[in-house]
Amino acid sequence: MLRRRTVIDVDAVRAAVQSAAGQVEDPEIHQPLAELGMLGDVRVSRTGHTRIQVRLTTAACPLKTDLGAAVATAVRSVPGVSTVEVDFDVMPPHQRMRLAGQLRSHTGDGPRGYGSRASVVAVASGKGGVGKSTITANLAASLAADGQRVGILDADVWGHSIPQLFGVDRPPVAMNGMMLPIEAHGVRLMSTGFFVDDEPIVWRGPMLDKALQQFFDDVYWGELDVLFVDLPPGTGDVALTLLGLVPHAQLVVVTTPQLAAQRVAYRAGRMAADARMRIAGVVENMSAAESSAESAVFGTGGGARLAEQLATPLLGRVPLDVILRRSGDAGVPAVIGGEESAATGELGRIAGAIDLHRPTLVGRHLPIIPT
Ligand SMILES: Nc1ncnc2c1ncn2[C@@H]1O[C@H](COP(=O)(O)OP(=O)(O)OP(=O)(O)O)[C@@H](O)[C@H]1O
Repeated sequence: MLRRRTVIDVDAVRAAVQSAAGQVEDPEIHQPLAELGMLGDVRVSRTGHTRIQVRLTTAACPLKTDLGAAVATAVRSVPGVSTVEVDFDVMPPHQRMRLAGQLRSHTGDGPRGYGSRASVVAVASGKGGVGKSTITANLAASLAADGQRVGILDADVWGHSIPQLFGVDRPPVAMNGMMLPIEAHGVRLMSTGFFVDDEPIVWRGPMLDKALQQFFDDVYWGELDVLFVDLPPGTGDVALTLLGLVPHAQLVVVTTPQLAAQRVAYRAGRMAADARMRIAGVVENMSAAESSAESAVFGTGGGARLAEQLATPLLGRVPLDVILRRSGDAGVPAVIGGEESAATGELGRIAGAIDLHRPTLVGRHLPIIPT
């Protein structure tokens, strides 16, 4: 007996495949492949076997496998397609240049490359080592897990720990001067740590200002809801540079309960407040557990005192907790690592307590800072 082979309308299926694959988003740029010019040839046989070509921005595209799987899934759902093959190719230089220009001009709808609606939350401390990066990483991961589009700009040039906290050890993709953040655990990351090895660099003020500006202008963040900026520890001059670049940025100040940490954190917070930067609140880290006086390794009360001095809310107190240290070493923020504790609960609560509305600039005198 002769088996009847289904013969399809090849042109109609090809058009449907192009449309389905074209809507798949590039996992790093977060825009549809069709708009990015990343789809090449589509061939459909009369039996529905489909070959589709995807043009990568770089041969070493780190997310090639994920992208291929997403395209194959989209194409397989088209009626008439029986089997799918995804071929990869690399964009020719002129197309890369065009795409870089397209991204540069389409940096969201905002004046800088992170979209028009994003809140910018800088995280500062006076002293180093109080857990500022750990807090930043966990607040960001918690908001991302809640469905927000979140980025972290790690401007802590001397102690850039964001790559380690998210388990990232590859450089970002760069296209004709435009860099793509690396996404890990749902958060888009850019760090000075991606560009330097373990050799120490002497960052001087103007270099730091320039680096900060580049991270805003030359990074394609895509539309974000929140961009955290992990500031270097210190008395706040980088916060002022940031305010010059992003007038609606607000500040979260991290301190331990210890008087010495609180005093330096006050200077950092005060400098920002004097420049009319909104202080969103204080986070006390490495606090004593409520029930145990012995766990008051760093004393008590620093966060509450600092919040009072800066006339800002105490957003929360994160206890000393080995889970935070362990998850930092493992490269997975504790709030999404699956182990629950008083510290992870408090971090999730603090993330929800930060007011992410952009502060109004009406009637404010803004600092003009040369960068
Ligand atoms: N609540 C906590 N409980 C236990 N360990 C913590 C806690 N918070 C931070 N740590 C640990 O303390 C160390 C310093 O933290 P982190 O790197 O986040 O500090 P930092 O203020 O960003 O430092 P620097 O500004 O110098 O880079 C890390 O080993 C981190 O895992």
